[in-house]
Amino acid sequence: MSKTQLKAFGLTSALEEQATNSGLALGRITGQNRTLYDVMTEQGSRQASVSGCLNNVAIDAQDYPAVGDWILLRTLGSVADTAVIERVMLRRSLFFRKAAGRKTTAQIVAANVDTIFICMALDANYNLKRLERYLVVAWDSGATPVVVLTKADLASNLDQQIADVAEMAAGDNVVFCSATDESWRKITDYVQPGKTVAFIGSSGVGKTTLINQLMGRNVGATQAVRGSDAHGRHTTTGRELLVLPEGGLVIDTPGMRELSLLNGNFDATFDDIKQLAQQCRFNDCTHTQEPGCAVQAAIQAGSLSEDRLDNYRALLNEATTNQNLRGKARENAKVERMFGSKKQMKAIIKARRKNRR
Ligand SMILES: Nc1nc2c(ncn2[C@@H]2O[C@H](COP(=O)(O)OP(=O)(O)OP(=O)(O)O)[C@@H](O)[C@H]2O)c(=O)[nH]1
Ligand SMILES: [Zn+2]
Repeated sequence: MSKTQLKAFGLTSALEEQATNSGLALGRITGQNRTLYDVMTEQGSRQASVSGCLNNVAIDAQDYPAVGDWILLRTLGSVADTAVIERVMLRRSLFFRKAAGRKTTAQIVAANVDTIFICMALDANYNLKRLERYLVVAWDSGATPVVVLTKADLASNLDQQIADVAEMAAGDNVVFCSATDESWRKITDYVQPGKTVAFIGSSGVGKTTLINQLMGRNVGATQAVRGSDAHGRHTTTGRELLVLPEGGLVIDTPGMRELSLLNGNFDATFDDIKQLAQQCRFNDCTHTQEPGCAVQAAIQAGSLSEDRLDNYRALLNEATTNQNLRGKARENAKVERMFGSKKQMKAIIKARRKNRR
């Protein structure tokens, strides 16, 4: 492994520049197993854990390295030793969601991705509302989404489904394919040396199958889907960054049961509603019953579906609510780190004021 070989992992001169004079080695995270990371460096692949310094400044999951991240690490004596990750480099893109359950923290799905393949199967998995949800997050990540409709061989109404997706994801790239014939090769149009693609989507939609096709061999186990509801069984457990034989990098992500929003790019995903809203009579129009509402007029005229507006509202509401909760949680975590607790912080501030007098 050398600097040139690290370029195959997407190393740019900008990253190299940031690393010079740090006295640390550059690397890219290729895998993660709890607190232990697989990192590709100039010296080859090594295992690394997070340093105490990074631990001290990290507030939640988003501040820790994730698969796809470029990091600076302190390498110890031999390659067999566990290296120490000192810093996470600025991310070019970040796909994250709200952690499952009641937590309001972020969970990183993949970092520094150029193209996100949003995979949706054309069997019972097919759901336009869910696709809108994925698009909102993907457009906010900084990567470019491509909608990949999988299992075309199982589609009940292929032409209609493709037309509906094309209408919903107007302007976005949409491909449909099947792993049972050569149509999967369409996705290779988006694969380039030094660039990273990530596969995301529900469990069982065929992400690993497509990656195996790209790799030309089996890299991950795939498992048959339960018949009745087309739900997969979560066969991909870890995240992995792989180098494709023809160049280019790919990140497999475990199938998601749900993609809860913390963030979203609504303008990019709902450009039609944004355009309409600009024509409403009132700037603060809520598009419910105001006179001169262009959004409601479009619904009356049949050029905008009520379902789409409803989903837009629901997603926006979810993102705003979770973002507020998360902001508060981060703020509390910061206070606890600095002062021990909110109570102690107040006591310290009070004491300082007293001293000043
Ligand atoms: N009919 C048909 N079956 C497919 C196609 N692609 C994948 N499958 C099957 O669907 C099942 C699930 O495929 P996987 O590739 O494991 O799905 P995944 O998205 O990686 O699933 P997770 O790892 O759980 O996220 C397997 O039995 C595959 O053989 C396709 O194009 N057509
Ligand atoms: Zn309006």
